[in-house]
Amino acid sequence: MVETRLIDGKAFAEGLRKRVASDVTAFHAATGVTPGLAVVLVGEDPASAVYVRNKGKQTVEAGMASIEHKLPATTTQAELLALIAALNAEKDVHGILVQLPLPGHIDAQAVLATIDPAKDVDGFHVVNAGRLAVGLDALVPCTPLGCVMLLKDRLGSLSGLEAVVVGRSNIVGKPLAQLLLREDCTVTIAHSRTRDLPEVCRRADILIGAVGRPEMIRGAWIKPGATVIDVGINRVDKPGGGTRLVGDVAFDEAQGIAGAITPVPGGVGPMTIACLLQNTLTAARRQLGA
Ligand SMILES: NC(=O)C1=CN([C@@H]2O[C@H](COP(=O)(O)OP(=O)(O)OC[C@H]3O[C@@H](n4cnc5c(N)ncnc54)[C@H](OP(=O)(O)O)[C@@H]3O)[C@@H](O)[C@H]2O)C=CC1
Ligand SMILES: Nc1nc(=O)c2c([nH]1)NC[C@@H]1CN(c3ccc(C(=O)N[C@@H](CCC(=O)O)C(=O)O)cc3)C=[N+]21
Repeated sequence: MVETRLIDGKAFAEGLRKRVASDVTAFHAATGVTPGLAVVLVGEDPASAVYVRNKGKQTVEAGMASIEHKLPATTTQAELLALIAALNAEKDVHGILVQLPLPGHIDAQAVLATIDPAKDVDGFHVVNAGRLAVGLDALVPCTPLGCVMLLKDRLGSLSGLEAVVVGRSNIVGKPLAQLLLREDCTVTIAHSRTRDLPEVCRRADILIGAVGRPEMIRGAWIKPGATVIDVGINRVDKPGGGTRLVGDVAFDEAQGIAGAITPVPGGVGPMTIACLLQNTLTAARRQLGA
């Protein structure tokens, strides 16, 4: 039995947001420019609406401008592309985020391809994904960036460690694997076709769940002492009625086995927003050549 430490993403994110806010103040003093983040939400998905509201609030708290565009679910792809073109041309907008998922009649890849890579604070444009893959400066996806910050804070160097990422999406799993490779981890990416997933997970010094299946990763899959990062955000029914959030890892089972683990909520989620603010400042700096 080991004592399992809690990785407090909420507290780390608060500290990061404060550092970004003070950097924003210095940037404004030097340039006279207030970094601006435009968030585009298409449709009425209630979970997305809450997330967009939180982002807007934290953007303003960090001293930046928040520009929200809420479009009806019936918006055509052509209308959305026209809005993005206008935001690309807008000098006061330094970052553009189009909330995913988009309604089914809109081609998300076409939308992401239209965002100016210099304003792509999600890091989802192929130019940023490619730059990350070949080791050039890029805008890096927020959730993977937040995960690696938490890991380095806890472990220091990640060099030589076995990292297993469960999930291969373009927004979490793949870019996270790239970042871990850049930190000199030995990286395995597992997915729905992986044979003997429990055995693959048991190799991991660093185990990441980015699947979207409530508590799928069991305690017995975790190598004793491993550092576990739970990216999953899953809303499940509570026995007495109502709902609660759980991750992709069976948190209670991990106690006494994992060396450290992020909780859900209060782990990776708050880091995603803090990294979005940091990316917005980075994008503004680069656009001003600062
Ligand atoms: N904390 C945060 O800030 C964020 C949290 N999230 C959360 O992270 C989770 C993952 O999100 P996202 O990457 O967008 O999800 P996707 O649905 O895009 O990808 C899920 C991945 O999990 C894999 N997978 C599905 N089922 C299994 C299985 N039974 N065994 C092994 N692998 C499996 C899929 O494999 P395959 O490719 O073979 O289909 C796929 O690669 C979700 O819970 C989401 O809500 C997402 C973004 C930000
Ligand atoms: N273009 C785009 N970029 C994204 O980064 C993006 C997206 N679309 N679509 C949806 C996913 C999901 N996501 C989350 C971010 C923060 C929390 C978060 O702050 N969670 C808190 C609280 C959650 C709650 O209480 O509801 C926590 O985990 O503690 C959750 C989920 C970003 N995503």
